[in-house]
Amino acid sequence: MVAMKAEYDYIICGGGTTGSVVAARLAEDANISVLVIEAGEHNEVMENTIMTGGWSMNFDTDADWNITTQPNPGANSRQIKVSRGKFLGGSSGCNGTLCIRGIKQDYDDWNMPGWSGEEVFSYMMKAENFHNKPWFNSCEEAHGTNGKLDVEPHDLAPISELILDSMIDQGLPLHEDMFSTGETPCGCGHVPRTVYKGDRVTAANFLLGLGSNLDIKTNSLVDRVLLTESSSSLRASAVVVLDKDGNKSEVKARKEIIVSGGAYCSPAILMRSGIGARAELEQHGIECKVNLPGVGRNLMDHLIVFIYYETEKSGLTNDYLLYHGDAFRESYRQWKEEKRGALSTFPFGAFAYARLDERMADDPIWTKASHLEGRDPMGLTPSQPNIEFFSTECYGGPKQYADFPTDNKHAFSIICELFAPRSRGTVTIKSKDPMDNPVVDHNYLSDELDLAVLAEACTFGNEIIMRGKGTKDVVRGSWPSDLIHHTYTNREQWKPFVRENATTCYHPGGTCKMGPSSDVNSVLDERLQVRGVKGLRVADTSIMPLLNQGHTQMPAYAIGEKAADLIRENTS
Ligand SMILES: Cc1cc2nc3c(=O)[nH]c(=O)nc-3n(C[C@H](O)[C@H](O)[C@H](O)COP(=O)(O)OP(=O)(O)OC[C@H]3O[C@@H](n4cnc5c(N)ncnc54)[C@H](O)[C@@H]3O)c2cc1C
Repeated sequence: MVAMKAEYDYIICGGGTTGSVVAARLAEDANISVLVIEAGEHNEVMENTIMTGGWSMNFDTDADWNITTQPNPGANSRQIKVSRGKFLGGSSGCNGTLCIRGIKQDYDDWNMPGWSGEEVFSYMMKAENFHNKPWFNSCEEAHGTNGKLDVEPHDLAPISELILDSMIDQGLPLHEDMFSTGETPCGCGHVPRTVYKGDRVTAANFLLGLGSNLDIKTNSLVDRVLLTESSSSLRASAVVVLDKDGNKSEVKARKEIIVSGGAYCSPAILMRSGIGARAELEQHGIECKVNLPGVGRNLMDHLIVFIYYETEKSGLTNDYLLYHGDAFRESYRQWKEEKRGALSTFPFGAFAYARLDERMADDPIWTKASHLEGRDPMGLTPSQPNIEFFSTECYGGPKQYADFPTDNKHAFSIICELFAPRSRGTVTIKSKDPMDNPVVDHNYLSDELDLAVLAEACTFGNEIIMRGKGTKDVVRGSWPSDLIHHTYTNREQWKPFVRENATTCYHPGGTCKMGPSSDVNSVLDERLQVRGVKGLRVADTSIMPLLNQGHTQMPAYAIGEKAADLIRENTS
């Protein structure tokens, strides 16, 4: 256990994906002292954060924040478990390892100086150390090779090769490395992974091999940031920390405090510190130091729908390596002793982006919706995809999917993901007690366009599998086999399925968004500085004014790299 010193130059609150990058980059200068405070364990003692296939075994344990949403009226009032990694490396240690950066236009749309698509992509490349494989036709200039994040392509299971064939056959042409280039809104391809030599790569790897100027304090919860008044301005001066045994202490920051608790916990830390909507803070007996109504607002996420199928053909999916007989034990041995096998990778296979302009043209919800010039009703330009498809190479997903194909059966899925959701939710606090989890109200599917577009995505996805030339002859029917969704052919049939089954893609963002000073709901300026406070920034996916049309770990790494540069600029 690291003993904290009384004072550091920089204190990072949360040692997750972005926080680890910020800390590591700052600590490269041996003259600067840095403290990382992480609520969870050190990841080196947690096998399921390193064995990629062990991802979901972290859930419902102390390694998970165990947050469940408020009831979502748009999703049949279901409460959805929205897991987050609670250990060093944060959600990078339990995520799907997919590097899907989004489209450059997504970041241009943030409209914040210094955060254009070109600039954010250059920071993703800075983080990356890409290791190619002979079969993959990568776009070399899209990849970085000097960063700390080892990334490699994923070898497909046979079912994924067939799904790629079906995607191409159904009008989504192959652009092998399109998820790294950020320029193709329609097509299919391969997705590089944060996996290397059989192990998951996490943000905690950034913290390895640094000097004694970096202290990492795990099992310690950031209660709040102390703000002191000096010459009529507020400055973030110290952090109140609660250790595992319930002892509180204060640690001072000479230069800056960076809040990196993720999209659910960062707004909660700000609120406990007296930064947020005045009425809301006062309701919890917290003195409002800075009235920033945007803290905890603008909560977004990508919703996904798993559509499972059964195939009778053995050897196409990886179920036989996991669920049949004693197979799991052998796969575990292979990973443990040889760093290979089904548990050494994440079982997602083929990927595609699509636009839905033509498919939605018959829906008045789409055609009558207001939209800006050059944008569709979801706010996207023609250069951005409306949806993503990806496939699982075996049965599996979040823990609610428990119909495992034991008994020599085989299942796979196509997953449909909604981009640019219009529904917005909130993060609030239950009390000022840091032991209380934030209250997360995603308000999923509250907008009828979100439901319609996601239902159309399912219609299209099912066509890919049922009509596409690679898969049409290998599907036995829906999985579990008493279901009939493989027969659905239109949006109206899919809508009830979406309401009942849509779930999180684990991409929350936007709850401490950057924005211009004219936007009363912006929490941060473009340098990630909290409005109205000196020496305090937020750096994680909560800063995103809009989600990307992609997955959120690569922006989280980019935000870390850029935050470190911004902080260093202030001190140089
Ligand atoms: C199951 C799952 C699958 C995903 N799959 C993918 C994928 O395949 N590809 C992709 O691109 N993205 C994926 N994501 C999303 C991606 O991993 C996240 O967007 C990204 O890791 C978020 O980074 P962050 O720094 O914002 O937050 P986190 O990485 O969650 O870091 C926050 C850190 O702060 C700590 N913390 C919070 N509050 C406190 C406090 N009060 N005191 C001390 N510490 C605190 C937390 O314990 C955590 O370590 C997935 C996420 C999950 C959970």
